[in-house]
Amino acid sequence: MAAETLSEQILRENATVFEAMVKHRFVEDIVMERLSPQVFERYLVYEGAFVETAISIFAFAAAKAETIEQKRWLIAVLDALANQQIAYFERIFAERNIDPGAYDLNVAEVDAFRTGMLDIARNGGFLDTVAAMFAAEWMYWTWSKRAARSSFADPHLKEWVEMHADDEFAAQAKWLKQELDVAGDALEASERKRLSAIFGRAQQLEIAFHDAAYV
Ligand SMILES: Cc1ncc(C[n+]2csc(CCO)c2C)c(N)n1
Repeated sequence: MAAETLSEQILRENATVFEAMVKHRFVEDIVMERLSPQVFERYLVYEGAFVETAISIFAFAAAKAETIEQKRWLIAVLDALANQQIAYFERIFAERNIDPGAYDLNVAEVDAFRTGMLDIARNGGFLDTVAAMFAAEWMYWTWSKRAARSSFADPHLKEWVEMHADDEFAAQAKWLKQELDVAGDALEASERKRLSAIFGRAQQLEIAFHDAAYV
């Protein structure tokens, strides 16, 4: 039995890159109430496209999951992505008069994030996807809890931050953490290191993705 859970090991080994992401300029601009609407809107378009990719990522995870409990959980995640998250983007784009088609999605960092995360899900095992999405979700929950204490002039930004500080989103991030910890106890040190490196790579891709909204 490992003295340290797998998620503890992952968060320890990747503390520097995790801190860099939760203190990214995009996050600090939200906390300091100075995120420009242009940056937020460009981010929303990139982000809306990523949520569609997330459906494919979690669909790979649902296919590769071994137990019916895991499959049931992931089907609920897929339902929330398709019917709540996508609906958020449709409504926000309409209310802000954003035409996502007018934006160039062919941005190197946005494409690297999409293909990098999708390749992990397509080519890797179930736990590879869990490690990558743990990186994405634990990070969002962490900074959103802090940012939710700020005040917001923009109701759509407030709603976006509150969605990721919410108990329902926290439960999703904690589920990924728990899956890593339960499976991690039986894994070789080399396999734990490999999963930790996937977390680190996902965090690097996230940093570049959030940089891209500033061009
Ligand atoms: C760039 C980016 N990274 C992470 C998240 C966090 N997140 C919120 S919902 C979801 C998919 C399934 O739950 C993920 C990963 C995000 N929104 N955008």
